[in-house]
Amino acid sequence: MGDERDLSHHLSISHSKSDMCGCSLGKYGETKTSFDLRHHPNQTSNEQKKDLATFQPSDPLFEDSIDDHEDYLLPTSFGKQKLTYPRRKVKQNHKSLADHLFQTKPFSLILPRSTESMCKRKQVEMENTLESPSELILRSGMVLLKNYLSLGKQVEIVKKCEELGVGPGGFYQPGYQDGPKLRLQMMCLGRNWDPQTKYDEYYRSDGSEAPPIPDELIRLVKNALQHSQSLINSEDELPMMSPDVCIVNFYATSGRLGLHQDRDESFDSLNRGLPVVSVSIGDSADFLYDDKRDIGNAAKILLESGDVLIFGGKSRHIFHGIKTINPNSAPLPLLKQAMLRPGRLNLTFRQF
Ligand SMILES: O=C(O)CCC(=O)C(=O)O
Ligand SMILES: [Fe+2]
Repeated sequence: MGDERDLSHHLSISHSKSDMCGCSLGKYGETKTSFDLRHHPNQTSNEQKKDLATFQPSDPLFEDSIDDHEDYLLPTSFGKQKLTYPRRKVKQNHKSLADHLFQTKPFSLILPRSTESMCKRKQVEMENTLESPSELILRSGMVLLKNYLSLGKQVEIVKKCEELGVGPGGFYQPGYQDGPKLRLQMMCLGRNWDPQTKYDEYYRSDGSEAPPIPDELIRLVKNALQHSQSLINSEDELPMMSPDVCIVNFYATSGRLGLHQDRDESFDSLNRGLPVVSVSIGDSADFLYDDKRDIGNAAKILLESGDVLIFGGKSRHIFHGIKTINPNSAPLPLLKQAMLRPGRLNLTFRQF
């Protein structure tokens, strides 16, 4: 990529050509940090040094991390709120920031009625209706169930995620304290996971616990797994699992997620290749995957609303990530019935 982007409004990152993510050690990858401080027109070099001192090493999840949509910047306002703003900014604007935080509403998946017009689409987009289900075996242990979820089921899931997402333990923008944030909103069900604390912290920094995974979602995951096992005619290639963690991500149309492995689950779970089951709703996304963390060679598939992707067995350790969210690609009936805001909802289920 070789481009420069502003990070947390202070720091510019340079990505080398060979390593698009330009980062990190840590759990998710093997490559070295290559963040560069570049001249920023509004900063003196002393200020730059100060920022570097408070900067946390990133990981590939933060690929191109940039907070370019202010409305998604603030965490939800439940319990004791821990400020995650760059220190300098908090000191300078203490009062106005505090005022702003108290006024902040939790992140909502649903468009407010006043913005309903944002859903209006051109006639041609009326063709974005749901298609019939089909299946693709992508490689050993990796299955894509196209259009697996009915429209009704998708609407139900959006509503359930909205209900949980605006409550305690709901959506927030994860990242490092005083450091970069992921380009998405996240909440965990069943058990907390966070890019900084992994599965170690039972309670989130705002004191909340992960809400339980709804039973109907657990059933859905097991059914999708059984369906996939019968398709490949093997329970060894794709073992069954019982989800006790669900990470719910919402990507605005500018959202993305760097190539990474899901490898914070227990040794036993990873060792047995217990699958990750991933559900996509809303705008479609270009999903990359590869055995190595090699953005140039990664395979690309389109994940559309209603698709279920499963990767377990020999594919459990694939590097994967979201390259782009395709704006205005969500099925119109879904938008009308669920009033989902522009972007993509993704749920990944795992057994810890
Ligand atoms: O959004 C997706 O499809 C992938 C999400 C993901 O990889 C994760 O949450 O670990
Ligand atoms: Fe992942």
